[in-house]
Amino acid sequence: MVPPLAVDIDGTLTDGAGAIDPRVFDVLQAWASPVVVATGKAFPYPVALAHFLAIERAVIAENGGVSLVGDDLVVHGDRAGAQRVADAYRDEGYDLGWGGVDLTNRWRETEVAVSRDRPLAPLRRLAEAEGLEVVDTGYAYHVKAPNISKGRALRDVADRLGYDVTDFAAVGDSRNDAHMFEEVGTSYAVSNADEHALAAADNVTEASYAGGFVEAAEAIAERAE
Ligand SMILES: O=C(O)COP(=O)(O)O
Ligand SMILES: [Mg+2]
Repeated sequence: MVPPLAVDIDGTLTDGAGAIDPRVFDVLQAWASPVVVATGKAFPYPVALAHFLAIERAVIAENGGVSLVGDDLVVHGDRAGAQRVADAYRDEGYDLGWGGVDLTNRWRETEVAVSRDRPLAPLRRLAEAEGLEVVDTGYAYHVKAPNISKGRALRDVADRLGYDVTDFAAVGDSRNDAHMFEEVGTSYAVSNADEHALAAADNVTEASYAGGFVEAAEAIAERAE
């Protein structure tokens, strides 16, 4: 039996332009054990992905801030501190960089994300003053509590699914996946991964982006035979 799988979205199921690569659909739908979609994106994104793949709902959103297994929703924190940081950042004359309709933060419950083309130094200073950290995923700067991570949430989700976290295999591409890689039994960084994910992963694929995910999934399935 294949192990349960935790998979990142951006940079792992997508191509270099950010589109979901259709090759991943068959792999995720055919996976014979639970699949946990674990992302830095706000909660509706992985829920929608699971919905339109018609796979069981097991998701981690907001870098571990929110998780859902079936009908069991857990919010592992709140947004108040990150919102104060965002407000202070705006007061200093910066905007979050998402344009007029901020869909990046609209449904975000436990953190605030800032566009990577915005100044990082004042954001870090304001976050530190709130006891928060700024995590650069390569897709956004996330202002979040340091004790929240995809790894910690996966421990919780694994338990709710009736597994130990070490039963899982995980595939990802960036520093927000590194804690998850440390928790699971087997981890794969896709070849486009950042230095943090590469250093934390047990294995690195030859292919990049979704091609790397497909390669990792095949390797995980082969090892389970
Ligand atoms: O939201 C981000 O910044 C990155 O999202 P990801 O965790 O799915 O790669
Ligand atoms: Mg990613």
